[in-house]
Amino acid sequence: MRPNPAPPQKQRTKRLSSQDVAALLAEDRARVLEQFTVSRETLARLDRYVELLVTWQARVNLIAASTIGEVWTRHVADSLSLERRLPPFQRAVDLGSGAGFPGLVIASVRNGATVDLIESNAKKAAFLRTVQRDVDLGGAVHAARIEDCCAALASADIVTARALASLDQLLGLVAPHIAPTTRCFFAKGRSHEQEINAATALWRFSMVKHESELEDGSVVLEIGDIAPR
Ligand SMILES: C[S@@+](CC[C@H](N)C(=O)[O-])C[C@H]1O[C@@H](n2cnc3c(N)ncnc32)[C@H](O)[C@@H]1O
Repeated sequence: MRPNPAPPQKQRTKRLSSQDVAALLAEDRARVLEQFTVSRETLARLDRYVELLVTWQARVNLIAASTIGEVWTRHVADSLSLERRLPPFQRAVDLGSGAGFPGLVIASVRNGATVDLIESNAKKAAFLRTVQRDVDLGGAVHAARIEDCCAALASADIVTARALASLDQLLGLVAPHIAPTTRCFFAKGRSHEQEINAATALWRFSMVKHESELEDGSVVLEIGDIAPR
């Protein structure tokens, strides 16, 4: 008889102390601030947001635990990069906001504008509401599925999404509800060309491709005039 194979070794992940996390985040923040100029007020809002994120992360899985020391370079920078592409607007809607990227970062920069966040996970939605209230950001949190938020989408000048769904799925979610003038800004990674090809088979749309200054192959797709084929 063959001996039983050895059980797989448990992966050892070193738990970071709060001091370790604070030190990593300070370096990470400095890296992002070398690349992006933000006002003192915006920075104060972002600092408080990240502080709340780290506190909540101890009990709610908001982001991948292993990336907690890289919140600024992984998430805030990506969101700032998308925010830079947005024209002036009154009301934006961020789909599948998760821990608030890019929605809460956009709201932190465009203070005074309304940025609604749609997030179906109740715990994440509670976190988003806490940050909105604490940092005094404009907008509402819809703890619901995007499919059930037609009114929010109908009144949006701008729709954003990151790491939510493929382009053809995103177009399917927004197209029935948005106004003809609404512009969508979707952050996409290296596979964006395949996603554009797949979406083009099903949808007609106008598109501006904004290359990322942060990562080769990543883009923000600015999309409008969406209609089914
Ligand atoms: C991969 S996370 C991305 C979060 C964030 N946008 C980011 O870039 O870090 C996708 C989020 O979308 C939410 N989500 C997925 N499908 C949704 C739907 N149909 N309606 C509302 N939220 C949804 C999930 O709960 C999850 O928090």
